[in-house]
Amino acid sequence: MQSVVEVHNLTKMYGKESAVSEVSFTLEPNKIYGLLGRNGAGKTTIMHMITAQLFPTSGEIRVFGEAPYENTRVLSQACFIKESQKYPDTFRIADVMEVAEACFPNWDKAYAHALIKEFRLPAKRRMKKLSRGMLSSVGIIIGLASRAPLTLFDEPYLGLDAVARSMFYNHLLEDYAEHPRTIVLSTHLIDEVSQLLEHVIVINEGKLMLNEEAESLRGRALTVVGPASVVETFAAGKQIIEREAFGGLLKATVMGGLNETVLRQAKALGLETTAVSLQQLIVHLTGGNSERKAVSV
Ligand SMILES: Nc1ncnc2c1ncn2[C@@H]1O[C@H](COP(=O)(O)OP(=O)(O)OP(=O)(O)O)[C@@H](O)[C@H]1O
Repeated sequence: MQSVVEVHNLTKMYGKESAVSEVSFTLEPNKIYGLLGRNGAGKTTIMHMITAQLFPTSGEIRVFGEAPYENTRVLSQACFIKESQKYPDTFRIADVMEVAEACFPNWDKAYAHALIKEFRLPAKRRMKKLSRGMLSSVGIIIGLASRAPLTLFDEPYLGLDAVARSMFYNHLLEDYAEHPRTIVLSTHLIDEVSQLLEHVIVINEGKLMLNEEAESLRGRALTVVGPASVVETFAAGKQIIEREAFGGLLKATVMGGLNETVLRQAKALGLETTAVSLQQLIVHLTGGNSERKAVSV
């Protein structure tokens, strides 16, 4: 099946500073991706380039097999929801929905109306009078109802309360099950979305750091706690990405090859083990101290 997005050696320079540096990855059809990384890592810049809102300095981008620039065939299939979306001053929610309907061939009007009700949005209120959370809800509704084969959400829920965020996740999963498409979620709330993600791409300081199935990442690291000498025995030859000593005890998070054998080894040594969440893992990997930097991913 043809890839939805292919980027190859994608680079964006701002003067002498590189925001994105030689990044290559592929997005497949009908998958939910997490595009993750710390502030300023380059995620938004990458999404702007994929959706033809920014030219790369060098490198190649193919979206549905074609260059996206001034390509309405491609761009009508892509919906990019960003946190800082601007709307004309006179627009009401209903006007925004009308424009979205005209832009996206798969637009589901009935679904958009149902979501407006569920998110309790005042359809006739002007956009400039909406609260921060309401503006985010409008973006989320457009992203969902567009049913675009490539939908990108860039930190879409500024100001949204936990109830509304949970509504968003539930709708995303339900609607994705009925209408599979490629979804990219860029967020710092990794724990909240980790169960939604099928594949994870981590960008760190403009470079691709990790490009892996979420399932395989979930088994990538383990935290063990026990007497320091026993933990050292267990961790020998393994990559330690974090260690914390307290009293005679040591807590160590180790990477790589976690399987039944490793778990049995920890158990036989009497060590307490806990799984490392996707968020913890990514915090470790992008955290920046010398031990973490040594980790190869
Ligand atoms: N127009 C611009 N001019 C100069 N530098 C820019 C411009 N836009 C972005 N940058 C820089 O490019 C880098 C990447 O920014 P980008 O917005 O892509 O990061 P991000 O990963 O989306 O961050 P966040 O999670 O904070 O949204 C940052 O160092 C940022 O300061």
